[in-house]
Amino acid sequence: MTRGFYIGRFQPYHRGHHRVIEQIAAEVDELVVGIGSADQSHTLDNPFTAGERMVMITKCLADLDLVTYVVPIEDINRNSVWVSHVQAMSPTFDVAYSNNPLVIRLFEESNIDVHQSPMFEREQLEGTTIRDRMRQDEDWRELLPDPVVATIEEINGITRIQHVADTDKSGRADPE
Ligand SMILES: Nc1ncnc2c1ncn2[C@@H]1O[C@H](COP(=O)(O)OP(=O)(O)OP(=O)(O)O)[C@@H](O)[C@H]1O
Ligand SMILES: NC(=O)c1ccc[n+]([C@@H]2O[C@H](COP(=O)(O)O)[C@@H](O)[C@H]2O)c1
Repeated sequence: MTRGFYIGRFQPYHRGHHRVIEQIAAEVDELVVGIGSADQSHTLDNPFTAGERMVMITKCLADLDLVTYVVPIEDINRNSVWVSHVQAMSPTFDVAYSNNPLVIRLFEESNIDVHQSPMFEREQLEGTTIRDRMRQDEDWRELLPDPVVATIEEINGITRIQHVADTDKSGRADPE
């Protein structure tokens, strides 16, 4: 039995992430999806809460033939002990999946095998680009799996992003 661990911020979970997980599903029996920066929300870079991201991801994974666990992982202020922190929060795993250079380094220094994945349609399947489109009222739905679109609509996510964008810029809440 092989269990993998895929970490990301998933702000939001998009079609690129889903293609990565579909590929991972061919390599492992079980997968832990770590929701990184779980303590962050309501900012331009991290608009969605850990709970909202759990809903998005859990609904997208429901149709896959794969046992999955979605685990929120808060940031901590010491990179040197981050892998231990992850291990304390997650079911044990045999291989980690990430393209993030710091994450790869930290896992490899702890002797954990890391696999990288190809980037799919990166010119548009990128969280930063998708959040920019949401902020500017441009098309974003086609870049996300349907359950993610539904979750964002349920929580009025676009209004939130546009509001925090104003707040982030001015450094204070919009007085209106
Ligand atoms: N289009 C994609 N194809 C394959 N892997 C991706 C794609 N987008 C992101 N990833 C990978 O998924 C993991 C989690 O990514 P993350 O949640 O940071 O998304 P992101 O699209 O890079 O968002 P942001 O722009 O907010 O950093 C990272 O290892 C990242 O390299
Ligand atoms: N010291 C820490 O808390 C630490 C170190 C490395 C990665 N992380 C987190 O792991 C996640 C990595 O995901 P991304 O590849 O999406 O950036 C992020 O949420 C990042 O904050 C945290």
